[in-house]
Amino acid sequence: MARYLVTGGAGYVGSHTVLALVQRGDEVVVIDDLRQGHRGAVAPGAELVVADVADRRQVAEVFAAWRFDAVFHFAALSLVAESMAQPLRYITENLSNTLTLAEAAVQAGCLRFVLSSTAALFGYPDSELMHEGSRLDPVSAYGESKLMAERGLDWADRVHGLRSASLRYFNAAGADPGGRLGEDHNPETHLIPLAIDAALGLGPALTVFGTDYDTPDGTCIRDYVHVTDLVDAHLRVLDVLGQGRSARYNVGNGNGYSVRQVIDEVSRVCGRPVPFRTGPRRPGDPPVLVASNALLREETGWRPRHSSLSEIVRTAWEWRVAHPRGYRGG
Ligand SMILES: NC(=O)c1ccc[n+]([C@@H]2O[C@H](COP(=O)([O-])OP(=O)(O)OC[C@H]3O[C@@H](n4cnc5c(N)ncnc54)[C@H](O)[C@@H]3O)[C@@H](O)[C@H]2O)c1
Ligand SMILES: O=c1ccn([C@@H]2O[C@H](COP(=O)(O)OP(=O)(O)O[C@H]3O[C@H](CO)[C@H](O)[C@H](O)[C@H]3O)[C@@H](O)[C@H]2O)c(=O)[nH]1
Repeated sequence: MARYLVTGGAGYVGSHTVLALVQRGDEVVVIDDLRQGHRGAVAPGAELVVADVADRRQVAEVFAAWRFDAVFHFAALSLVAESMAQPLRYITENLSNTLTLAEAAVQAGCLRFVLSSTAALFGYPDSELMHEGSRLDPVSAYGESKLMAERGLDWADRVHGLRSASLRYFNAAGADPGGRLGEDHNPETHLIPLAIDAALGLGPALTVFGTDYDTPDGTCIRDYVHVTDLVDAHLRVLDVLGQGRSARYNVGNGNGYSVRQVIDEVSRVCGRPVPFRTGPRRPGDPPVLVASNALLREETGWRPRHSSLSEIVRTAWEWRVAHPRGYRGG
């Protein structure tokens, strides 16, 4: 049995990861200040420490109280649009919290670290699929903050031997197929849950951000990856870290869907139209982000098991129908 520290484990991707770890019999300690997360999203059996990752004293106390085999660092500011209004806050907070945590891990002798990184560090695509070696040129402060965090971890590897895996998620979506967990942000900004809420009448009509991109239907194209497949990538990279090396992997399906295609799929799966209007572009949005996942497949054996957009939407829809008030509704 292993023991893991999971920051942001009460949030969307973090809570799905905690559940998977607990289910396979691992011990989990979560640090989350619940600014976005939910107590009810933390799987029974995991220990929740309500604290800010920026609080060095509390982080040190956690490392003193438990010995960890690895750290999963999900806690971050993560909204592209917000980062364009508050770039300095995003860069400061995401970089310094990653380094605070990495430093505490090194001091405690825990030399395995998994970072939630992002496709947003690529910026405008220089090829059809983004490879790990594609040009890094973020067009949002959020992407820049994660790129800096990755670079900080490189130095922790070189100098302190902290092995890290930076997982560059494309667009996390969907919900636990067992119906136990889902996506519940306040405010919600992600396309699929907003389209579902619009269809259900739980939220306003969707606004499509930009219809004049250089894409076949003029709307942005993204690679939506099921949250359960993302979790699987986290578990697999532990083996890479165990081999004593650091790595960076893209985590996406390798298929791109436009905003209009997502709206159509949500309407189809839900059996209801998605009310929407068109609006201007959202600052910080590249037109196309689609992953090459070849490296992750090759080096870890990862395969997406829920890769169809209809399954991604269906699991998100089922959770929302069962939890129209999110975790507040129990
Ligand atoms: N959701 C996506 O599509 C996506 C894509 C790429 C990368 N990511 C990255 O994955 C990670 C998780 O994303 P998510 O969608 O699950 O986000 P989320 O907001 O649902 O979860 C983040 C959790 O971290 C907690 N948190 C934030 N700052 C904290 C702090 N300083 N101290 C303690 N707790 C803190 C929040 O309360 C929340 O529970 C983030 O690092 C994000 O940048 C997400
Ligand atoms: O109301 C909305 C919301 C979104 N969109 C569009 O839908 C697409 C997806 O937007 P999301 O907000 O769902 O996701 P992002 O692509 O902005 O960002 C997500 O994926 C990124 C990497 O691709 C980051 O890592 C980020 O953390 C994560 O939220 C974008 O083209 C966006 O412009 C709309 O048209 N209307």
